[in-house]
Amino acid sequence: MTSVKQAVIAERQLIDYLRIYLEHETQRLDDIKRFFSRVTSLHSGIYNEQSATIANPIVAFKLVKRLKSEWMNVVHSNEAEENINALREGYRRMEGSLPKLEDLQGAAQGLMRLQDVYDLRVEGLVRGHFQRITNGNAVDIYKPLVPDTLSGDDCFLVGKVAYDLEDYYHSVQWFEEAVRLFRGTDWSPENEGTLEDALDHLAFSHFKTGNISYALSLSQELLLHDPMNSRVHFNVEKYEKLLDESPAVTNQSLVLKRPDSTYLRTRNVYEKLCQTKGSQLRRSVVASGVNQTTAEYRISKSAWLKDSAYGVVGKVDRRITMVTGLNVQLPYAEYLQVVNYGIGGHYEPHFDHATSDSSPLYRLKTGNRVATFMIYLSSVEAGGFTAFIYANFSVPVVENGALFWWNLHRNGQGNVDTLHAGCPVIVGDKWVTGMLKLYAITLEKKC
Ligand SMILES: O=C(O)CCC(=O)C(=O)O
Ligand SMILES: [Fe+2]
Repeated sequence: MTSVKQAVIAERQLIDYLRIYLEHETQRLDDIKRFFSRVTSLHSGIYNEQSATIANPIVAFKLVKRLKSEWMNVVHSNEAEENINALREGYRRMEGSLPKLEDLQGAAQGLMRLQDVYDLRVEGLVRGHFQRITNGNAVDIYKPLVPDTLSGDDCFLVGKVAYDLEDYYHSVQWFEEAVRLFRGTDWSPENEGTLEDALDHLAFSHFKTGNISYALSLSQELLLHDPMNSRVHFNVEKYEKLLDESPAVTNQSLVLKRPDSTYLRTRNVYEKLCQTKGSQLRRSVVASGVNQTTAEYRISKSAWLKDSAYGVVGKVDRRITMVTGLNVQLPYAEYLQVVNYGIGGHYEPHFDHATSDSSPLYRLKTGNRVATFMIYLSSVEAGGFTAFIYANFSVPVVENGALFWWNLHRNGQGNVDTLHAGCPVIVGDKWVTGMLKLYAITLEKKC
């Protein structure tokens, strides 16, 4: 969300550049229009009359001057180029603070994650509604005060992110909407895709999921728009041949399955728990061997807060000690971590403690994580619950609320009931701190 706020500021600056560009371009075109009207009126006026008029040396001089000099100045003017270059230069200066491709892909995947975890309908999302079908009725799980809708091109882009990941389950649904919306709208200069692109990608996604007859009819529709496209002609022939060989694959009602997830076993409970109510940071990393890497199962940004850096951190530490009776200073506990979740930001089911002897955690020689203390620094409008999968309950994100749990049994064994997750945030800015993981040496010391 911090990056989203920065993006809003960046876009305001771009709006200023575009305003200046439009003013200059309007001025330029107005000047050209004046020249155009002047010359046009001459031709419907004096040149239409007797040749005597042309014989007037002033008229003749002006005609020659226009053709030798004025037209050349208009046609070869650099002004359009100077205007667009100024706009591009402004954009280039901003580029460092604009979202990257990774952010765009992440935001699209965030939407798809919300779609999956909260079982939202793409048609609803397109209209700006966060709806789920329950017993045949569309139920709002969140109702924005000011709904924002998605265009055909927006859907095309989400579909394209899924498509590039070979996730045809999602690409089919999003391209379907893109095609429907593109059919009713004109092309705009800001668009990434066209109706033809969407038909092409949708057809191929259906082909990949085995729905050959639908892939064929979409490709045939595409040929009506782009009759010379030899690749599509080739595909049509291929699909027809496939259908001739085995007509059984004509089935239009194939049920698409969601792509496998690492946490399939616990996914249903996780999603059910997330759905219960429905109401200088860096991308968070997870331990992976020796290195810290980013991972799809943890989407947030985080930073470590050192006691020495901020007095308030010391106060929070002291309060946690007062509540839990545990020493939370280094080396007994790790630094406070502050985490911010963005669009669809989440942390899939996991244990805070190490579950294998080879865990990178043990390299720190501090022992396993005994307990976790977590404080919500903000409330969110919808989603973002902390869900305890096996213990079968979830906790809403309420500002200043805190959670404390023991990760290990008294004998040092991990407690499986602590399997937990941060559900995707539907709407809001989720800030959490704490994640204060107390190490086993805390207890050893106490003993
Ligand atoms: O954000 C949440 O609700 C859970 C975060 C968490 O489990 C963690 O950071 O270990
Ligand atoms: Fe956790």
